[in-house]
Amino acid sequence: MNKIRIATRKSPLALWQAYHVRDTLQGIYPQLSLEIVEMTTKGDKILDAPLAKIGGKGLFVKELEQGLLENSVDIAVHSMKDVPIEFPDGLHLPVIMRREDPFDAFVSNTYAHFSDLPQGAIVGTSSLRRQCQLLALRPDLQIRTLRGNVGTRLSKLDNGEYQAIVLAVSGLKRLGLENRIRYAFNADELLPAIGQGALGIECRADDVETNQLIAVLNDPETHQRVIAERMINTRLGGSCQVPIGGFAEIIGDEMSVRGLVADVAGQQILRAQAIGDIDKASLLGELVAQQLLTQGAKQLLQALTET
Ligand SMILES: NCc1[nH]cc(CCC(=O)O)c1CC(=O)O
Repeated sequence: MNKIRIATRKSPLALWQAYHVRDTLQGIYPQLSLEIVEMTTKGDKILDAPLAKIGGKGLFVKELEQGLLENSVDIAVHSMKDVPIEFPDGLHLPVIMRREDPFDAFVSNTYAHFSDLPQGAIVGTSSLRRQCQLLALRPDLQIRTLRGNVGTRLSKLDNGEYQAIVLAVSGLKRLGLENRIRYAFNADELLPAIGQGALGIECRADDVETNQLIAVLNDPETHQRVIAERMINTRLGGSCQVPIGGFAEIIGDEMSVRGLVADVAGQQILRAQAIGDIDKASLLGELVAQQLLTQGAKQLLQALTET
């Protein structure tokens, strides 16, 4: 049997995710040889600027994709939230694993719930999606930049730079930091990022053996949900970091897809929802995008890139 070289970023969360894929594959194929290859991406090097300013999310995957194209690695493990809509020629993403909790967590050493925050409290996040929705709930809050990996962000909170911060529940759980979660926002309060909580595996489209080996890791339900969510981004042209949220869930035998676009101040929030057959995931995503466009999503997003 062949060997699979697994490309990953070096952050503790990325490493956890890569080892999770390795251990799962090893459990299924005890004979398979698996190797973890750690790489540094541009997004890991530039830590002082908000992601939106330095070119968006592709920054965390480009070097891994380069490794795949050069045949120095065979698969790349990504947080779906960080994966751009377009793949380079020759690469594809056939596997999306079972989703962790997709929601955002309120993390604070003093306050149990965001409604307990005092007037004008300082909240750390560099995500425009989190920023605009937090401000819609609490216009008095002061949102301050917060970058770095999960551990760095928590130490900045502990140093007293912020009264609270917001992080993905999934990342905290994977790192064994669930005890830091004071409160998990629901989808009405803070619609998650497209793909949040789901891991994807990218590989060369023509690498038949690898494609066959990793296929068992795909979770069809999560895959359909993430396809629906990513279609919103595709139709809105949200390739770089913009205040867009998207969340698909299966309710009974139907799929519900919700989307959100806002201005960074959270003064104008557009929301849309579509419900229908589970096997119509991309169509539902398109319907949501369509409704958002009708409400003026393009103008909102354009105003943002001009400022
Ligand atoms: N922006 C970094 C990032 N990319 C993916 C996750 C969480 C893990 C996931 O979505 O699966 C995080 C950390 C966070 O947002 O708190």
